Amino acid sequence: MPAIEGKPAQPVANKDGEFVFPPVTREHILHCSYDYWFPKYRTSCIRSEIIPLTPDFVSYIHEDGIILADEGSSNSNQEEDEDDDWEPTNPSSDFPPPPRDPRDESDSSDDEDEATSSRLPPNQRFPDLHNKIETTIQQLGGSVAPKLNWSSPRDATWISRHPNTIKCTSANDIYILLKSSSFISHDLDHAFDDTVTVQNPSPPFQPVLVLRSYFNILPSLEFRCFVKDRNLVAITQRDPNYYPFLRSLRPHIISRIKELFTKRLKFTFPEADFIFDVYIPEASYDDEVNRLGRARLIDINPWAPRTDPILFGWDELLEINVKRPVIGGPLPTQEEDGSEEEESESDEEEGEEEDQPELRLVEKDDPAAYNFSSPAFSAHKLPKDVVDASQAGEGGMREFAESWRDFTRERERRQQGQSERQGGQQQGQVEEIQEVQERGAGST
Ligand SMILES: Nc1ncnc2c1ncn2[C@@H]1O[C@H](COP(=O)(O)OP(=O)(O)OP(=O)(O)O)[C@@H](O)[C@H]1O
Ligand SMILES: [Mg+2]
Repeated sequence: MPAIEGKPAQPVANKDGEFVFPPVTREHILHCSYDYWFPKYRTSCIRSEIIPLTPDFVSYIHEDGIILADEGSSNSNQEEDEDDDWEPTNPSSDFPPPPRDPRDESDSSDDEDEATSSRLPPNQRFPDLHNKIETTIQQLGGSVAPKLNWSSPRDATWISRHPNTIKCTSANDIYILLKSSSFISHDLDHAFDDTVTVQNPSPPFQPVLVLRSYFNILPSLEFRCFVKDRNLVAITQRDPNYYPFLRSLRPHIISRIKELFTKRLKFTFPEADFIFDVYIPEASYDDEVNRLGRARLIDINPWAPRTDPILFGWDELLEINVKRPVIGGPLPTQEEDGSEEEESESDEEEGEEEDQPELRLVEKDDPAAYNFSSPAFSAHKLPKDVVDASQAGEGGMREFAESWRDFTRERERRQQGQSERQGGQQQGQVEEIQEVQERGAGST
């Protein structure tokens, strides 16, 4: 159906003089799931693989204790050529129920099987999935940034053996992060809270693990972009630090994001209101004209209170009056068939007048700027396991304490070696930022 200009399809309700959110649908949330949109926009994204998760894996994430795979358990090298045909054992399953309440009446032999299974390490408990994860990490270059359908374990990076990053080089790295993250639990248990369902029957939810090839991202060049009535209305810096060099890059940032939005997303994403995140890598040093490279699509987030508007307020965003709203469904394109889309010229006439999105950057002495004395996600600093185990009686606590002690010893040993190696690497990144900064200052 062609897009039609006119009134917004879903005007924001105004209740007691206050702007309130339009109802968020289950379908909207599902359209923002990585496995829904990644195949459409693959060529604008970071190289990624999507692995459907089995109910057993989801139970493992939910359980107390951190039972890891045996060292060297992967037979990734021998099984590499079987990869293409890999299928999840239960691909059509909906989200499995949380662990059973022990007070429920149930078949005792089933309970025993389940208990035995939950004590097995991942390489024995779900060997196909475990091997698939190990081989995929290797295929993506040896290090990956994991996430589930919507969220990455950003709140658990403090526990990682790659300090303060979501970088993972083994399946065990991934298990530790996923099991320690409240954001991941939210994806599994609360993704559809406060939503309404339009379709009947309501579309199913398949939990997936997304592995993205890991690279050293410059947080200063990450942006969050707001789309309302198929118009790019606002852009905010994602990292809460002040970067002086961004000021001179303003026009380049806006033009790179508009390019991605207009060519790829504007008429093809099924929702008229949504939020997307981008990373704009630097252009090669010999490219004087294009100071920034093509914007890469990192994520698509729901137009819903759960998405952090960062330097904007939701009240501001809801109040923005779009002059040329586009209503109607997405244009049918090649992508809708699931086939890969090639870069194409914009449907929009060059030079056609349109509103400029507001780009908001952290300013010097901005109160919104990051306070280095308070660590991010401090409320999430204890892994869910610690809290759960402390409430699970003596047995749960003992099991947890044993694996926790082994894990922390190993982590300390590795971190020591890692931080010695990383000293040199971080210096390199600071120099890179300074170089961009100097080039920025030269152009003003
Ligand atoms: N491939 C990658 N390599 C390195 N770092 C990455 C990669 N992908 C993402 N990151 C980092 O991880 C952060 C979080 O990723 P992402 O936006 O996908 O998570 P999220 O949970 O959806 O975040 P939010 O809750 O803000 O929407 C990014 O801001 C980026 O800094
Ligand atoms: Mg996100």
